Amino acid sequence: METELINYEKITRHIWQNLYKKTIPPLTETELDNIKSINDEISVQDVNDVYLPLVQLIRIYKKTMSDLSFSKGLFLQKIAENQPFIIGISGSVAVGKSTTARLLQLLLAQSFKTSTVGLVTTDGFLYPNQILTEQNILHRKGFPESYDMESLIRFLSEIKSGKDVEIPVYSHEIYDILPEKTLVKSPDILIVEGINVFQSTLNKRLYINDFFDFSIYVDATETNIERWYLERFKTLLELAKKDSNNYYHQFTTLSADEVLKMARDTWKKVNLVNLREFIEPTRSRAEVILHKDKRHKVDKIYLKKY
Ligand SMILES: Nc1ncnc2c1ncn2[C@@H]1O[C@H](COP(=O)(O)OP(=O)(O)O)[C@@H](O)[C@H]1O
Ligand SMILES: CC(C)(COP(=O)(O)O)[C@@H](O)C(=O)NCCC(=O)O
Repeated sequence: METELINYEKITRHIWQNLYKKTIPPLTETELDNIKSINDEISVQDVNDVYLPLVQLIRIYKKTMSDLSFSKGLFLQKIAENQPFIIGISGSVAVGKSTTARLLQLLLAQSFKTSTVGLVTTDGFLYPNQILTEQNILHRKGFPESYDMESLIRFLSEIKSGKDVEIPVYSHEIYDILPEKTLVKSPDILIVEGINVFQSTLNKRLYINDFFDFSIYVDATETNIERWYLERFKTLLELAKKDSNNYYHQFTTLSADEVLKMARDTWKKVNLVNLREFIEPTRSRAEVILHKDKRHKVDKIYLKKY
């Protein structure tokens, strides 16, 4: 880890939390309620100490991006079009990407009051189960070959040029791509979250990173991530009990031991392999690495120096 992160400034939580604190107004009751509605386990202390300074850092990157785009416009003698600021968030399955993304979306919307903040998850760019089955790679869902990366890059390119774009949606409940697409209205800020956001197309000609103005990797030990995966699996099964259309409904008659064995197996054979081979190796493409402890509290932050 340490040589891989040679170009990062390692910042302890204690130092990080004091970097920008004085300039940040405290959260209001309504803002706190909104955060709890994402996930009532999120620590308010973490929001104040870690995520609000992170929003301040993003503000610096956003200002730099618009200054550069203005200066490029002067050089080219062309009026610079307003490009959305795109943030990529990656990390293992079950590390907390979507929770971090939703929290950041809310905090950014509160901080940039006149801006719209969109959120897209890249699971919508998984090939539908029918195609995965035809290619005999259904068991490889989440691995690089299971995503239509060319489509994802086309989407990012259209969004960068200020267009509204329709994209497919993945449902964890159905375990497949839904028949209806969703419209992403051209936002001022877009968060793109997924295990594959720092990967390239299969022919390695295009990197999604090129579209990001800021990027975050959510990190934790494998043991902790596995525990969060198993806990989330149990919750999914609980929710599926009453819903016969839910993909997980078929497993709700299994005993607790059988369920645990199945979830452990999927973790070990699919998600852990994917983490080691394809997700973690992209960690050093992120501007910021947020490392969480066993209770999801951020204990270390790495910021890219150059
Ligand atoms: N900051 C957090 N505080 C408390 N629980 C969290 C936090 N982030 C994630 N979790 C929990 O960890 C599990 C995985 O999080 P999730 O955001 O669904 O992961 P991912 O999108 O990476 O698959 C979920 O059960 C979620 O409730
Ligand atoms: C659809 C996913 C690849 C996406 O990962 P996520 O964005 O939810 O972290 C993953 O949730 C998944 O379904 N993996 C396949 C193995 C499993 O059922 O966990």
